[in-house]
Amino acid sequence: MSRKASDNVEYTLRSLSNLMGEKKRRKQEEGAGERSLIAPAESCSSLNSQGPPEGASASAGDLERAARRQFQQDVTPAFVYVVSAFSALGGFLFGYDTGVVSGAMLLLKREMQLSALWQELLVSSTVGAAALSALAGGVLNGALGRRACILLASLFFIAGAVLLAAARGKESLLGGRVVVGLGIGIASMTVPVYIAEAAPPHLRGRLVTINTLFITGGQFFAAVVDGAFSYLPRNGWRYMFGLSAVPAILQFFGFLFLPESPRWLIQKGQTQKARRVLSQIRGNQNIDEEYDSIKNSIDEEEKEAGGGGPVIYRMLVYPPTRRALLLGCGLQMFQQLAGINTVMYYSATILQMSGVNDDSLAIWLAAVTAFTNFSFTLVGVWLVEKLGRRKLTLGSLTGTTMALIVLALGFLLSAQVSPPVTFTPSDPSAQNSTCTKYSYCNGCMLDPNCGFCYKLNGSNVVESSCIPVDAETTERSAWGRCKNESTSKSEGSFWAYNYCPTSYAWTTLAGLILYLVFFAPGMGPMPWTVNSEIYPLWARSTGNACSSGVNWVFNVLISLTFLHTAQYLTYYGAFFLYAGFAAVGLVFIYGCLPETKGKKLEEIESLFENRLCTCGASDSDEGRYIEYIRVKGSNYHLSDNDASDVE
Ligand SMILES: O[C@H]1[C@H](O)[C@@H](O)[C@H](O)[C@@H](O)[C@H]1O
Repeated sequence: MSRKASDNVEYTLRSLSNLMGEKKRRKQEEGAGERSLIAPAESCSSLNSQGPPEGASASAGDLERAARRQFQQDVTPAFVYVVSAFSALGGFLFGYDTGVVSGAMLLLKREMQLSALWQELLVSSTVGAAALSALAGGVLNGALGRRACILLASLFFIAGAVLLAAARGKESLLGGRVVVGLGIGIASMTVPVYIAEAAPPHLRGRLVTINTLFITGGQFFAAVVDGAFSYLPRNGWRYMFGLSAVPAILQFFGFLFLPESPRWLIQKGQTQKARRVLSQIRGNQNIDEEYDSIKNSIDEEEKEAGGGGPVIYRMLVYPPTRRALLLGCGLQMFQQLAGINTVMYYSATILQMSGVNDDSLAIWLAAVTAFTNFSFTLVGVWLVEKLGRRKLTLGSLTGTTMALIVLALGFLLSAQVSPPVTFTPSDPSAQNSTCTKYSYCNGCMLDPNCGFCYKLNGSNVVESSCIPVDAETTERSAWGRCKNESTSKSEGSFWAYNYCPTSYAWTTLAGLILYLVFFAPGMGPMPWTVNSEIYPLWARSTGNACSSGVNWVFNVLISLTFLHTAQYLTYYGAFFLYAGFAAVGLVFIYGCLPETKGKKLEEIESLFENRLCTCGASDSDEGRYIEYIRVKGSNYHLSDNDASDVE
């Protein structure tokens, strides 16, 4: 029996019970209803496709059809969407605050004369703080609950926005960036968990993926805001940072009225409240079954993994959670190792390297890149419940690996046709410069102290030289023809910092777009989505804290080392390296990622009972499925094979 069929049977029964009332439902469970739940494959599929199973009365068939219709209309009350949208504002702020800094930095470095070290500090302090607070978020989530953590994160976002917008010097800017980072870390680990715990199984993947849609939406919005305020000569950065207070305030007030996660409430023994919340988010559906299922699995979990010691220790000594943790951290690590933030944070630079030599055009093209990331995440939202997590992630990473190879080849080709240095100016300071040692543009471009000054004769590069870059800005050379814009223009000279004029630029651009088209629907959202579902309740906060921490740590590592990696390995070397990481990730995911689509959170633990890296093989498809049935208040674990035994 396909799992889809079993889901439908389950929902049909649930809806039937709504239609017939509680009393009739009990009768139904004792009779035909109970039997159809544990019925073997054929009867379930016939129930779904052709109407009533053999021997059932016509009126039961009518009822069933009515129930199915009702289920389709009512199964997802709008409230779940409201809850998800307010939580996903945390994702929006995560994307906005990590994205907005690149444009703000362009203005800040001029206005506050920021050194390279201070620029790096302002960018990476946020990501570093996010790594720490994501780890701490595990303890906070367990102790205070999901709702309190989301409220706390929005307070950090508000405080950070105010501090940044009102900053008087670089020290207060640094303080603001750290506070914002604390918010990002807590939100990044709490929001997916909260949404997963509130969502019904058949929509869980889609709703959690919407959080990543909000992340990439935030990044896109930040890119547009950066573009718009970049024309403001003074204080543009204050608006860029300050604007994030608006969604943060909205989220804070929204969450004052939104409920705590029912699963967390049950775990804390607040069962009455949990029932109320569950009824609220499930609308007119009967919640007994779901409530019992959560309650039983919590009781089970406590028995199974009830040994003493900190949660992380218990997770590591208990094989299913150890495997889930390895998978969760591995997914997050490979997401970052595939180089997404090199592409996101340096897209303007990469675009310049592919030949766009106008600064504001590069900023707007970076917004186009962010838009590609956002719109293809939307494709992921649509695909996640159709293809499932496993196929989507594997397909996405395969395409990403290929796109990285295209990007690398683009850089390789550009390097091979890199124009030679044909003109050595006689400025006296040229004698002390290391830039004179390069005989091709490629070497010159990779040295952060030098740039390439050239003229064009038709499409041919002529009179080209490698000259030191100005100490204040990378937009001009320290001396010579490219020292100031007006002389450059009158003489027809161009200044290329960080790129070489080549006719293969389009390959790089194509690689960049291809990269996002493949990465965004799968590798972008799935690590967050899968992590929100693979841990049992007792380990969920800690598991998500660890894996989010891993995501942020690798985010810092990859984005901070990109320019150095490119210097040592060249650009094409760096992208071949990321392609290598992605290929290893592909093998890991192929072996280790089971399909979790449509399963109840309480069922997913059993996917990790096998040795790690066999789970993908055994549960990749619809072939094997696990069904829980409710017999006298307990959940029994039933496989296809032993279904007949029960009957
Ligand atoms: O899932 C998100 C998304 O893909 C973002 O674009 C990226 O910047 C983040 O690092 C990642 O975690």
